[in-house]
Amino acid sequence: MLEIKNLHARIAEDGTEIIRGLNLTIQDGEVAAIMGPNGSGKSTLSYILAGREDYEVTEGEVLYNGENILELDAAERAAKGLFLAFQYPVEIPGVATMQFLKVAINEQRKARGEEELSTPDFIRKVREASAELKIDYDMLKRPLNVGFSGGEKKRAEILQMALLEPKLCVMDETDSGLDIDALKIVADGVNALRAPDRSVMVITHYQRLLDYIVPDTVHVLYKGQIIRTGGKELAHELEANGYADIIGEAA
Ligand SMILES: Nc1ncnc2c1ncn2[C@@H]1O[C@H](COP(=O)(O)OP(=O)(O)OP(=O)(O)O)[C@@H](O)[C@H]1O
Repeated sequence: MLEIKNLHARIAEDGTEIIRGLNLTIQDGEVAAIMGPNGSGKSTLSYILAGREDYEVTEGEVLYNGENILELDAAERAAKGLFLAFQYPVEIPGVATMQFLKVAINEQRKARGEEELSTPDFIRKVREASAELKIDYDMLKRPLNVGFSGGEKKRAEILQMALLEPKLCVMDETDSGLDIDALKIVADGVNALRAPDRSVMVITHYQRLLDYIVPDTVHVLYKGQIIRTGGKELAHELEANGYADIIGEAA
């Protein structure tokens, strides 16, 4: 279970507060959608969860299964099962995607005290997962994300997620840049990962993605706070009416 309690965070460089008293609980097995206007702090929240150093938490706590993960570095959080699928996946020139995946998987296994995957086992896993996500296996010989189209980058993120089998998946606008077919493939990939012991936080602007990845809960983030929580029907309400009413009520 993820529990975010009264979280306040600011940009380290200039001290601007972006997250302003955010409370959010996500149960094991739950898929929670986070929606909200541009600039409300959705990506910032995901970066703070992942442990990016550009942000400073000034108050509050983030408990994952009771443990305050703010005290862990990014690699330790990943080893605990946290995974962030970026809004803008980074390009890593000179590192073949396959190599990256192998190191990522084995580092996490090591951190958990498990044995490394053998090369044949690793290749079999990647072949299976990439076939399901309709990713051309040859593409994985190319440097990570370099020259990948927007949609290919997003699919490569989901491939990483499928291979790492995280327990808490944070997906930041994974639907942006995907064509209709890719959206379904990616959604199927995420749905295949749904499990009683795995939670997913889906950040999105559009109801469309939530038709495929049907959330258990929908939360509206505005000016660094959750101002409304509801079921999947809340996303339909937002799509139809926009944010004005909810923001007005919260004010
Ligand atoms: N490192 C930074 N330096 C300066 N401003 C930042 C930084 N990080 C975030 N911000 C600002 O914080 C606010 C929240 O940004 P964030 O990207 O979290 O919003 P968002 O809800 O994800 O927006 P969008 O829907 O447009 O992706 C924005 O006004 C943004 O400009």
